[in-house]
Amino acid sequence: MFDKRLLKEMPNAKSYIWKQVFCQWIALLMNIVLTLLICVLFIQLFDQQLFIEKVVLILLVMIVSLMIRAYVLKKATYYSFKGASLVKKTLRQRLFEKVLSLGSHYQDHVRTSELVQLSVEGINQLETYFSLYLPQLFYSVLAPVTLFVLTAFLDWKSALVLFVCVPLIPVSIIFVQKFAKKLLSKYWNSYTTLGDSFLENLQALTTLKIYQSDAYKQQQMNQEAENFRRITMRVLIMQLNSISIMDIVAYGGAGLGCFFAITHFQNQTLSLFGALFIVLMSFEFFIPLRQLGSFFHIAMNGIAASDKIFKILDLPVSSDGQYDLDTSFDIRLEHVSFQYDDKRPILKDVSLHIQPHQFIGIVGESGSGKSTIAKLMMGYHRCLEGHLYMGEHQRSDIRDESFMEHVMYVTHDPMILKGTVRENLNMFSQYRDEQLWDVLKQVRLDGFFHEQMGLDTPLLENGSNLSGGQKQRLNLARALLKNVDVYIFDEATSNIDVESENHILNVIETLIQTKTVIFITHRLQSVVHCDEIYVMQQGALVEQGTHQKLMHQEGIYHHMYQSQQELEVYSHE
Ligand SMILES: Nc1ncnc2c1ncn2[C@@H]1O[C@H](COP(=O)(O)OP(=O)(O)OP(=O)(O)O)[C@@H](O)[C@H]1O
Repeated sequence: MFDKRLLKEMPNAKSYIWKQVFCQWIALLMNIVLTLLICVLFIQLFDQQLFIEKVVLILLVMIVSLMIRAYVLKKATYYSFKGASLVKKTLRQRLFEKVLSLGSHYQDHVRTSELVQLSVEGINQLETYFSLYLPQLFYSVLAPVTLFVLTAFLDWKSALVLFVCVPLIPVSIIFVQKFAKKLLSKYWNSYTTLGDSFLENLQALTTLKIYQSDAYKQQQMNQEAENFRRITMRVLIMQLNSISIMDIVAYGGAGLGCFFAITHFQNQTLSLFGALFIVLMSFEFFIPLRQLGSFFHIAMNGIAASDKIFKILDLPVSSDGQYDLDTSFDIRLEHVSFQYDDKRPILKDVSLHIQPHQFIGIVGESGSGKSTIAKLMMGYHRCLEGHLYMGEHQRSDIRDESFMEHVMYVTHDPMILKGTVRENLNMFSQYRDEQLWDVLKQVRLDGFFHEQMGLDTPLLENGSNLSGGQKQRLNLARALLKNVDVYIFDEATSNIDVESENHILNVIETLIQTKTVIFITHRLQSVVHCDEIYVMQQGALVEQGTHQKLMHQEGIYHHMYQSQQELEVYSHE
C-alpha cells in the first residue's frame, strides 16, 4: 500500500505530493465553509429571519469559496501532472541508463519485450501511484482528522462514530491487498510472457510459415492469451468486489453517523444546525478514502511493476576499468575456465597467446566454446577462473570505451538499421562520403549501390531488402570504417553465397597485413594461412599450431580437414 523505496527513489516528486495534498485540504476547508453557509441559510429560512442583505452576503462568501475551491483544485491537478511527468521521465531515464550500463549483452539479464512493457505500461501505472494514489493517501488521513475536530465541537459522539468507522475502509483495503499482491504478480508474469511470445513469434513468422508450425504456435499463443484473459478477469472481479466492500463500509458508516446526529437532535442534545451540518458532512468523512480505494488497484499494479523495475535497476553492473589500451597489444588467456550457469562447464583451463598483427584461427566442432572465447574477450562475461590479459592489463581493468576503439567483433548476424546506407555506415556523421565509398568498394558493394540511389539507398528494417551476403559485406564495410587494431570475425562467412564469402576473405587478407585478426570458423579451408590455429573440443583447447604442423600431427584438426575436403570434392562432382 505504501512503498517506502519508491518514495525514496523519487525525492523530487515529494514536493509535488505535499503541494497537491495542501491544495486538496484547502478545497476541503472551502467545502466546509459552503456547507456551513448552506446550514445558516436553511436555519434562518426556517426561523424566518432571512433578510436580503444577509442572503447577498452569504451568497458572496459562497461564490468566493467556490472560486478558491476551483482554483486550488486546478492547482492540485497541475501538481499531479508535474509530479507524474517527473516520475515517468526519471524512471525511464534510469531504466535506459541501467540497460546502457549492462552493455550489449543486457538480454542475459532481462528480456527485451519485458523491458519495453515495463518502461511503457509499467511506468504509466506507477505514474498513477505518484500523481493520484500517494497524495490521496496523505489527504485521506488529513481530511477525516480535520472533519472530526470540527464536528466534535457540535456533537462529539456522532463525530466519534464517524471517525471510528473511517479506518474500516483501509482495513478492507489491507484485506484485499493480501490477496491482490499475489494475483497482480501472476498478472504481470502472464502479461510479460504473452508479450515475449508475441514478439518472438512475430519475428520468426517466416520460419514458422516455412515449417508450417504457425498454426501450432497460434494455438500456443491462443492458450497464453486465454490465460491472460482469465487472470485479467480475476483482477477485475477482485477490483469490483473490493469497491463494493468499500461502498458498503462508506455508506454504512455515514448512515450510522447520521443516525446518531438525528437521534441526538430528537433528544434535544444537538441543535438543528448541528444535526444538519453533521448529516451533510457525514459522507465527506469517507469520500477521500473511498477515492483512495478506486486508485488503489492501479497503484497496486504500479507497485507490482515497480518490483520488476527495481529488480532490473538492482542488477549488478561490473565496474568499468581504469586503463586505456595501447595501439599494439597482445591477448593472453591464462588457464581460463568459464560457465554460463552452474550446470555445465563451457571453457576448461584454456590458455592461448595472440601476438599483435597475427592472423589467428579458432576452430572446432559446434558448441565447443569458440564464440564464448570471443565473448570473454569482448567483456560480455567474466572468466570464472584464470586471467584474460590485453597488453599488460586484465580485460576487466580496461575502460570499455577505450576497448571499443581498439577491438571490433563481427558476427554472422549483422544488425542493419532501417534508414539509408549512409546512416548505417556513418552513424555519428564522422566520415566523409569518399571514405564511405572507399569501404564499399573494398567489400565490392559500390557497384550495387551506385546502380540504386548511392549512399541514400533506403534499407529496410533488418536489411530485409539486401541478400545475406550483401548484409554481411555492408557490416564488414562498417567495421572497416572503424579502423581498429583487432578484428574478431565470428562465423562471419557463414550462410552466405560463395561470391560474398570470397569478397570478405579478400578483405580479410588485406587486413591481416596491418591488424590482428582472430577468425572463428567451421570451415578449415579459411584458416590454412593463419599464423596459429587453435582447435577447440568440448570447451578444451586440444591442438594448436600452423596448418602444416596440425596436418602433420594427424590429430583432430587433420581428421576434420580431411572430412571437409572430401565433402567439398563430393559436392563439386
Ligand atoms: N548465453 C548462454 N547461456 C547458456 N549457455 C550458453 C550461452 N551461450 C552459449 N551457451 C552454451 O555454451 C556452449 C558453447 O557455445 P559457443 O557459442 O561458445 O560454441 P561455438 O563453438 O561458438 O559453437 P558454434 O560453432 O555452433 O557457434 C554451447 O553448448 C552453448 O549451448
